[in-house]
Amino acid sequence: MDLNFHVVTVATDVSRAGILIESSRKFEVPVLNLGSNVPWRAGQAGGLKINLLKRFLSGLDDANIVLFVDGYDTLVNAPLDEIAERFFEAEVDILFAAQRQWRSEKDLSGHFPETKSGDRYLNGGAYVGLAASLREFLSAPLADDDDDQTYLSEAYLRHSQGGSDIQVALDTEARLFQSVSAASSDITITEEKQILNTTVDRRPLILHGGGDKADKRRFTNLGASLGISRKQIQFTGTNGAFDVVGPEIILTDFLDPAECRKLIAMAEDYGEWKSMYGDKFPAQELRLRTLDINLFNKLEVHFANDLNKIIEKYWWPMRMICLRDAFIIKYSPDTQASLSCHTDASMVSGIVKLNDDYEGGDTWFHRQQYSTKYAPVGKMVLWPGQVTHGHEGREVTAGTKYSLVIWTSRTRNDLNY
Ligand SMILES: O=C(O)CCC(=O)C(=O)O
Ligand SMILES: [Fe+2]
Repeated sequence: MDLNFHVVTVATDVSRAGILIESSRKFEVPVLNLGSNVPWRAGQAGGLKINLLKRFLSGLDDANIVLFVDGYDTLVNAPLDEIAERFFEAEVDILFAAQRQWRSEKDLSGHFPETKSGDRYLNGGAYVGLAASLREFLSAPLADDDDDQTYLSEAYLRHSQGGSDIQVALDTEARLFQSVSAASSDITITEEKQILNTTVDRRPLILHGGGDKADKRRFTNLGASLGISRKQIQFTGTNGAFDVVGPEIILTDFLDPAECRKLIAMAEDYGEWKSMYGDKFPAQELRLRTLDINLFNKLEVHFANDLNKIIEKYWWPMRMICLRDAFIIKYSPDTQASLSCHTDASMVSGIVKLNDDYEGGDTWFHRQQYSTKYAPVGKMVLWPGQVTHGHEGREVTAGTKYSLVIWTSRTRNDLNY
């Protein structure tokens, strides 16, 4: 395509950009990640996104067109030429997605008139414009930790209320962009897998989630209806290989570190951590079948075809083990920091460190004097669960620990614990 049409995003943690990546692959839309290898400081807000975009724009000829989309909650549902066409039809220099709720701290909401669709505010997660216009529009300085939504809304009001020859508009008619909120009942997916806004009778091509957890989940569900989801986690085959690392404790391959990061991102996007131990601990667990039933089903197959072979080999002649449950546990000093010593209601249990950038937090088997401290991220430690291998999750003193735990049973569907 010789349109000089660039699609850019900022995903400093690319493992969270699965939906954008899958959708752009489906429609062969090349997306440039301006956030590759850019460290993200905690507390940093959207200002960094704009500063990276400004740097990118400074190297472009005026005639280029740039579409910016947020990295973690946007999807495209058409090829690039159709997207470009919708922008040209709007006959403006810059077109922003519109949204229904005002979400910035600084209240500028009174400056935005009501619209037919109900979406009236600027949405900073998706916009497209001519390079020269965008450069001018974004000329005011901002800090990496400034709020991008406020910055863009202020610039929009300046430019739309006269005194500028740049034509800026909000896409309140869902010509190209549709923002998703859990409450917006007017967005549906047609049989032809198009996004339909029934209030304005338009078929926008780019969907942006954003907002709170419920909005994000709605976005994920709409994506799934379009046949677009994060590429599923791949489990690593063991080829029957394992190491004995302690008394009746073995270690084997399970997940790549990149897949571990993807799983953490999925769990954090889902965001609902509950207790499975009654009221003894604050809510810090997420069952895999709740997070993604298909992923749990896939793990069940991987367990039966692969992990179970190792278990039956090492603990011969024990037989007939089934995966019973799998969950992700999150620990941090200010929520649940540890798990006290216990045995599991599980024939053979497994634990996988999904990350190791925290302090403390090893799993300690007191009778075997074995610690998971040196188990690499993504490997699975397996042990007999019910009698001999009491263990505890030691206190996490800094950072956040994520582990994946699997429990097994003698019979399928033995879910009583
Ligand atoms: O996360 C840990 O360190 C231990 C988890 C555990 O033992 C369990 O969930 O049964
Ligand atoms: Fe346990």
